[in-house]
Amino acid sequence: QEEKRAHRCLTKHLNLCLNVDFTKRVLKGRATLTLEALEDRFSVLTLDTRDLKIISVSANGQEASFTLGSKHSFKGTPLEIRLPFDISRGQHVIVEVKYETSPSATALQWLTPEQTAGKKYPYLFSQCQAHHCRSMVPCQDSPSVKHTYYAQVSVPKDLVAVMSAVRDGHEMDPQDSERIVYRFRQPVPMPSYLIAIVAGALESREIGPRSRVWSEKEFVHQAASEFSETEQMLQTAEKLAGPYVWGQYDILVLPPSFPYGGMENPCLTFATPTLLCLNLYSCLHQVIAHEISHSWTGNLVTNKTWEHFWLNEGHTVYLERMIGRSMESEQFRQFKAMGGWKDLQDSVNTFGPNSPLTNLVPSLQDVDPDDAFSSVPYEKGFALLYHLEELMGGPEVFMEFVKSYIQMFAYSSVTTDQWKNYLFTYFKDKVDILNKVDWNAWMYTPCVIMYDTTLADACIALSQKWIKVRSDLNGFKESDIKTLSSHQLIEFLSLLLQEDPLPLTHVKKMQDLYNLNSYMNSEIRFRWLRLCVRSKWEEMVPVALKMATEQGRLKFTRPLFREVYTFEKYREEAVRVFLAHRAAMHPVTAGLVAKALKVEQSQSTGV
Ligand SMILES: CC/C=C\C/C=C\C[C@@H](O)/C=C/C=C/C=C\[C@@H](O)CCCC(=O)O
Ligand SMILES: [Zn+2]
Repeated sequence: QEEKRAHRCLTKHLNLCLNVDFTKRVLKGRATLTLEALEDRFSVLTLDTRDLKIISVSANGQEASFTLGSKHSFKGTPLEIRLPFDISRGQHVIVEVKYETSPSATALQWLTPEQTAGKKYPYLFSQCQAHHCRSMVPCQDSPSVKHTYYAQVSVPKDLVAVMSAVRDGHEMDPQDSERIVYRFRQPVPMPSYLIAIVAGALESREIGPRSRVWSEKEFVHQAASEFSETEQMLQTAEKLAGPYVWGQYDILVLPPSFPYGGMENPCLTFATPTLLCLNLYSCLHQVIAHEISHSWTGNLVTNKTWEHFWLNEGHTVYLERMIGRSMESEQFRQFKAMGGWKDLQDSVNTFGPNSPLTNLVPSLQDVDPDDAFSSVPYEKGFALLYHLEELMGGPEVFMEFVKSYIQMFAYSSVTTDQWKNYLFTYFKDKVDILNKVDWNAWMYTPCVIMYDTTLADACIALSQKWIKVRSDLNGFKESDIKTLSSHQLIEFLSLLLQEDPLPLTHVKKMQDLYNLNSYMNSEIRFRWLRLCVRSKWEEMVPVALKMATEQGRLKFTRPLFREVYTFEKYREEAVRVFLAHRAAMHPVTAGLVAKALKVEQSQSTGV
């Protein structure tokens, strides 16, 4: 794997100059990298690329020869560049690559005007984690390499470009008066997977002294009210983890096909529109607390390779829940931890309990990180940190360690061993206790943890009542769920999903009493629809497939498709609907759903 290859040079800075061509669906321009040699007589360097058309390469202004190696299924094609001179260790070279992306670049989704809310202008967005930046920029596409970046992006004049950087003005494109060039500056060194770009008919609104929300104009108002607590969350996070170093913290609400709940792009969190609850049952703010937390864990202290992804995600979930603890209560934190434990069990069940992908530090030799992605690094990572918190003296004591770890490794990339060594150094007076931790079990087997169940008790009681009842459903009332918060309703449905399917009569009765069909909160709706399909409620199959296709968040779309696929009678329907929508789906989502439904890459729609 490229991360394991000893680097012979390191990128220090990247300057991007890109033209967004919506007609050809390509980015065209140049990437200029400032590289530092780590060895003497340095003259050959390798950059990661995927489906890029390389037009020319120069080094310090002189033409350089280059060759493209053979293509790997997900790692892409190495670009070997031969400098026309040697440099010594510590010296720098400026390498400029002129290139064009492919219309099928895996980092990019190009949307037609019809796929946007405004229906008038096209839209482009990127998602680079883990290995996709190389399909957008020739680079050292490894989380172990950190560099600053500047960019200039030319877009048609009706559109706006934003990036994971500080905005640095815009002006008419000197090459074309129908276009505008937007400039960006990212002065904090960061890994390539955090480079992000969006171009669309965007508007924004201020929501705090260092924050704006961005989206198509149809959602700006709603997004501004939904994310109005952002500054309070940032301040809470700073009290816990130290100063926020990225300057601006904006949130961009993307179109529905964005595959993730959120992505921690520096200065500009990307968020799914499924977080907008139409203010009916608002509750999904922990995604923003999560992305804010990444400003410290992930973006400032980064996993050295994707095998150590739990360092990014486990610490981020820990910090996210500490923000929840400060802003809500300790019970709320415990309750969220219980929900997370259930997500972990789901992932373990999906992979199989003995799958190496359930390890906290899995081997990713020849494994596509997109296939390995699950709740394991998030929730097993959190559970380990929570376990250590209990052993080391509680949340305040352990949070001080996390803060110190962040300070120690800020601006660098770390491995699990470095984290563990620092843990033992920090708690030097408690090494005896740390030595009793079954590190091997934590790293290589699922473990059991008990959290405070105060807020879960009502959910457990109601779900047990539904699970145990035979035929007399008269004991259930409309008011059963009246006192449950939306968080608790989610927990109630999650508990039912862990059991054998309920009889169809039960699920229909639940609808009669609780009217769960009317809930627009995406987390509730998703679980409810799975429950209905699992109980073979045929009328709910199209409703589930509608949710699977009208938004594209992987967390919802893939399990909904899987659920319908498991319902034998509707298996073909699941495949048919997928094939009909595949072309409009995000490339990563389409690829992963195809695998889940056992659809060949070449299989056509047949419609
Ligand atoms: C062990 C796995 C190693 C590396 C995986 C890294 C990246 C995988 C790739 O598929 C990208 C994931 C991006 C995730 C972004 C945000 C998540 O926090 C979203 C979680 C699900 C959701 O809320 O929708
Ligand atoms: Zn995360």
